[in-house]
Amino acid sequence: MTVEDNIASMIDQTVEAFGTVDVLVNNAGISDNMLAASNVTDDVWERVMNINVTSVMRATRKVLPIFQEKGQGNIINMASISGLTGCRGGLAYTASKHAVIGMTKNVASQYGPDNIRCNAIRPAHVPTPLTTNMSNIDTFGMEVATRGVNMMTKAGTTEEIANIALFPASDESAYINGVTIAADFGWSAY
Ligand SMILES: NC(=O)c1ccc[n+]([C@@H]2O[C@H](COP(=O)([O-])OP(=O)(O)OC[C@H]3O[C@@H](n4cnc5c(N)ncnc54)[C@H](O)[C@@H]3O)[C@@H](O)[C@H]2O)c1
Ligand SMILES: CC(=O)[C@H](C)O
Repeated sequence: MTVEDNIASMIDQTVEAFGTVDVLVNNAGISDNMLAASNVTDDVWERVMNINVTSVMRATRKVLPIFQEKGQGNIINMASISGLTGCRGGLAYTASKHAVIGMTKNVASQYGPDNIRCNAIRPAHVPTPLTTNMSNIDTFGMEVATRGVNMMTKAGTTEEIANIALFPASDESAYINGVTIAADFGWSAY
């Protein structure tokens, strides 16, 4: 997802195999090892932005003409509670997920007239390689980011997040556009 040609090829191959694209799910993402603002490196910043933000832009840019041609389309972006709040991730990850939510609203509002929907999901904490395989963790960043973790009732599962995605992907949510669905069992409600 960091190479535009690969993104284009992924979507071209989908059209070749299935005749079209119905739903684009921008799910790829990496963490930033909780690097706080004073500790973030250019390398981490650029890698996080390239995967978490630029790939979403490039895939969206590629799929929109397909959706406009057929008069409908559906994009689901995987954001994060870190796209709503400021302290549950490092600087780069938090900035990247805020960007994803902004892009979700932008695409929904500008392409809604073409019957194209764009919504996001913002999970809180789901044990996955992204969260369990972090290395060279910024101890300061982790410490300040986890001050409120005791208010998280429970972690989610990948199955629960996938099930949530079924709604914005389905026609049952046809009148929902530009929203970000909280998938955190109420943690952000506190
Ligand atoms: N796990 C959580 O607590 C949590 C919380 C909120 C949001 N998210 C988001 O959920 C999404 C999925 O992450 P996950 O938690 O399932 O972790 P994961 O590590 O299981 O999945 C991340 C996926 O992104 C893919 N990926 C990473 N870099 C890539 C690249 N350069 N090219 C192509 N694919 C690439 C990986 O192959 C992997 O399949 C991410 O956008 C993440 O930010 C996760
Ligand atoms: C990884 C992620 O988005 C949450 C903040 O744990």
